[in-house]
Amino acid sequence: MILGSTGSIGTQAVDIVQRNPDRFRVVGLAAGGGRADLLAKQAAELDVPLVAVADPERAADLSRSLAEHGSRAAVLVGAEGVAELAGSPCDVVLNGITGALGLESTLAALRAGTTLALANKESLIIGGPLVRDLARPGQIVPVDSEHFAIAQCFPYLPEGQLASPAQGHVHARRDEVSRLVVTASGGPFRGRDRDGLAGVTPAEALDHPTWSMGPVITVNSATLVNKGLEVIEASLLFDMPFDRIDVVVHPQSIVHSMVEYVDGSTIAKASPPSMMIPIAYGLGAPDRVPGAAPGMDWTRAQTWTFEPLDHEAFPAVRLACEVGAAGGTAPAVYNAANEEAVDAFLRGNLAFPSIMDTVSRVVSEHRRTDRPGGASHQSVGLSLDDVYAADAWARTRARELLARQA
Ligand SMILES: NC(=O)C1=CN([C@@H]2O[C@H](COP(=O)(O)OP(=O)(O)OC[C@H]3O[C@@H](n4cnc5c(N)ncnc54)[C@H](OP(=O)(O)O)[C@@H]3O)[C@@H](O)[C@H]2O)C=CC1
Ligand SMILES: CC(=O)[C@@H](O)[C@H](O)COP(=O)(O)O
Ligand SMILES: [Mn+2]
Repeated sequence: MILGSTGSIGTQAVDIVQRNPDRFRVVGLAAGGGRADLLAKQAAELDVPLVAVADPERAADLSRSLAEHGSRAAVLVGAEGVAELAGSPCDVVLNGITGALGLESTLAALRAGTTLALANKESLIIGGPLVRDLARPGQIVPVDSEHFAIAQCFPYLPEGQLASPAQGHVHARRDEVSRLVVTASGGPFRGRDRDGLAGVTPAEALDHPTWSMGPVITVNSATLVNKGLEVIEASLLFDMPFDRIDVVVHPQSIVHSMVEYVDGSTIAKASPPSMMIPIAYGLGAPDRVPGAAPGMDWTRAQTWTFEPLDHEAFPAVRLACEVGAAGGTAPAVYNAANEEAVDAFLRGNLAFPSIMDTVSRVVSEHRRTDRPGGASHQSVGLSLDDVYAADAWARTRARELLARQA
């Protein structure tokens, strides 16, 4: 199954499948509905029996387009339809939906016992302990480039770790790992101070220096919220406390993350910045897909640089570590407030620095309220309803704050 098949992750996944017809067969596609014709074209080309569209208002358009493209795929409709598709029998579900809306599908795939190739980091972050309780060790294959990289450098699979180790290697000595080092490109505004961020436009924020991605994650890269989310994601996937996860800025995006060991060794994973590699691995794990993307050209002189993150100009990572360590519904609040603020920024209704101001304010107000959930990664007293209630509260509060600034 490919969920979010019309997006950046989804279209690359379709491309990998089309280049490897003997290796992969797609049995279901899902998307929001905004690009119904593309979804129908994919369904026809891949001869997919089942398609889901989240927006019920786009269902009629989708059915018409399917007929025009000669596809006889059955159509599931609404958020329930997407989750039903995600829970249907298959070998692998690739979750390439964007945002918190991906949670139901992540849970449905895990409940069905299916291997989950996870690009939709938000579902893991907001569902945190609930996802951890549901997933068996190794059931999740990380597709996010940093977590895919860590899995390549971290061949351990103890209880409590969700991410599948690369190539099925399993080693007993997990206590040999001292730290995870997550790399960040620094985004298009690397090197600017807070004043230098005041007037930046959506077009500038969408101009990522090294990756071509969907709009939300691209803005999140510019604010470093993406890196904040990724630190929480790393902590959940690899069962690592926040004080043993570092972020380092690496503008070339060639070293995709690293694992440091107790003897002073650091193992890094390098490749040109292409999501084709982690997506192909997510679809084919534990096998690698030959020719997924061109590798490094080691005949060419090149320089890789690493620099510390400026936490004053980009406070997103520090705040993410706080909400991640607090656990419970705090990560859902951070994410929901950010999704609302990014939407306002992209519509031209919010200044760029106000994205993080809004997230910080909503998170701090949430801290003053009672919330279920114990320490980081524990699901004590936390239910899915709590997560959705926190998500809804944070969106409402963020919208109130945003309306004052419009
Ligand atoms: N792009 C990248 O390189 C990377 C992305 N990721 C993560 O992967 C996820 C997807 O990102 P990206 O591909 O960039 O995003 P895009 O915005 O490019 O694509 C999002 C996809 O999700 C679909 N969608 C939206 N709402 C729903 C819904 N309710 N149900 C089903 N499908 C829905 C969209 O459909 P429609 O076309 O109808 O809108 C579209 O197919 C995000 O979580 C992101 O953080 C992680 C690492 C790298
Ligand atoms: C490709 C990928 O995994 C993105 O999440 C990427 O990491 C974004 O780049 P930043 O390092 O700028 O956030
Ligand atoms: Mn990433």
